[in-house]
Amino acid sequence: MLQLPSRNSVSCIGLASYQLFEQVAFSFNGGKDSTVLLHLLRAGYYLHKGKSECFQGNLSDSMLNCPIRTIYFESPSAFPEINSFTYETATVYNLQLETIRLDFKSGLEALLREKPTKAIFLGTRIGDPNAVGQEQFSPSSIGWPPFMRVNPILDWSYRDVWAFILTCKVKYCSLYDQGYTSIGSIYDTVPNALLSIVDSSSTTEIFKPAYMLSDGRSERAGRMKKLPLKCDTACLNNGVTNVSQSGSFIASIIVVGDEILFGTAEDKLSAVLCKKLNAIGWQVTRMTVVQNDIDCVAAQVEQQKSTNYMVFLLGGLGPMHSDVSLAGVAKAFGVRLAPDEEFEEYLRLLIGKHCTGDRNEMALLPEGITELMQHSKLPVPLIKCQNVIILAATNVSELETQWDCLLETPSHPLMRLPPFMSKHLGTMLSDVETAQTISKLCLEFPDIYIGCQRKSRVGPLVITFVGKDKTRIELAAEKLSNSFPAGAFSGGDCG
Ligand SMILES: Cc1cc2nc3c(=O)[nH]c(=O)nc-3n(C[C@H](O)[C@H](O)[C@H](O)COP(=O)(O)O)c2cc1C
Ligand SMILES: Nc1ncnc2c1ncn2[C@@H]1O[C@H](COP(=O)(O)OP(=O)(O)OP(=O)(O)O)[C@@H](O)[C@H]1O
Ligand SMILES: [Mg+2]
Repeated sequence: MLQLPSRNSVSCIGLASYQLFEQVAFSFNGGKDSTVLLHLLRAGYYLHKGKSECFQGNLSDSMLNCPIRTIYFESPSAFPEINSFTYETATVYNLQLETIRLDFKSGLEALLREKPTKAIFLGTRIGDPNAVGQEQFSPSSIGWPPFMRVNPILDWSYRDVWAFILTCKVKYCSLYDQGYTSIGSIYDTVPNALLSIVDSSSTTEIFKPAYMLSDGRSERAGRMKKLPLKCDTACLNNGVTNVSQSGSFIASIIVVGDEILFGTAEDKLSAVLCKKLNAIGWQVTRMTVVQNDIDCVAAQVEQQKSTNYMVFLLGGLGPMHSDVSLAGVAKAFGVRLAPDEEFEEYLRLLIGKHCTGDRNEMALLPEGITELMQHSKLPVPLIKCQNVIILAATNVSELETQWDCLLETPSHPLMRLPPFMSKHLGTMLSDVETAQTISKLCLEFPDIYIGCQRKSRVGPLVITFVGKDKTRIELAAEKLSNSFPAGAFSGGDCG
């Protein structure tokens, strides 16, 4: 008898569906995972409703039917085989199919406007990129219409899926017999090369069926990666998105921490990081503090990674990197978190038998985009995911060590440029007296940042000059001093 991977799959279905049958929907796309889910839903429906109908004599019908609301997002780039399998299956099992021809988010918004929908069943499994951070019951993400995502087969493996399909002898989409192991669109999916049969006599390439794939970790090998980053080395010099007008590389800092947002902890690290970046000539364009939440991190990383040359992520890492930051980065890049053997080895050496949790779980890193940057002074390597660097520092001294190591690693991802320098002048003149002259100075020195700041209402006004050319900074400061009576300004050297 077939062993279901988890009793949870069944209870998950029971819990979510049959009390609220009208307000739940099943998201079906003809893929293997949603095919498994369809038959679990049918079984659940039969157990809860069918039995009473059986007594009325219509056993065969009740066993076939599953009149659950079913949503299918049909796209022009779907494989014709997927489309036809979806429609045929809906007819065979009497599914109440609602075809939506919009993107997922807009489609769901329209759906929820039209019909109250509290929960949607999905065939998401833990290795899927979009499963990052999800549980069997996961509310939809922030920014999405509100419903509960129900993932009964979240913990099923690739092997479990095929064992179920083959043992129960249920029909599946024909593409899986042609070597496809996971199906996206016609533009980004090909048969899995690991199933290719070498046959010199044949001119066309032949593939074994999907269930022959021995290592489920390669399930998505036929799926091409999402579009590459806008911000990679190819656009290093385009000067539009990731290099500032003054020719500096631009970076942004994302701090993850509920404590900072509640005001119970202070963020000291990003100020230090700004100074470090300025000292190697980089300009920081934005510092953002986000909640300790995978979707919040993902949204911010997604936004920042394409408009900055480098993004630094601070905080949000639990003991040994197992927290939301890495999951957020994985989600932002549309990849899954996968065990990393090299990282696992570092953790093993570091914590050895003191580890109480699952070390493998701690060694989950964003798949295919992660570079480990090792340095002899670091107990575990720094993690870089394309142009996102995750700094695991918890205090200033750790940050300083990590920064020094980062600059010394062989792949040195941070190019050193002429540093930024600054000069400060103090005056007891009022803002009104100085404003016009400073505005004119800003126009005359577009390469120098000139800003004013007061520590208190009655204290001196401090004018700051920041730039990369010492002579220009001194000239701007001198011009300001010379515009007022001698002795009106006092200040230190440029440094
Ligand atoms: C019914 C349904 C609900 C979804 N809810 C969310 C959501 O709450 N948050 C989210 O980021 N994506 C959501 N998505 C999008 C999926 O995470 C994912 O992008 C989609 O299934 C495409 O996966 P693929 O890129 O592997 O083909 C939803 C998709 C569907 C069909
Ligand atoms: N176009 C779609 N319409 C309706 N539901 C969808 C659609 N795309 C994805 N889903 C939902 O998301 C789940 C996960 O998608 P995913 O592509 O990982 O699995 P699958 O399509 O069932 O199988 P495979 O991994 O072989 O492609 C699906 O099982 C389904 O519930
Ligand atoms: Mg699919």
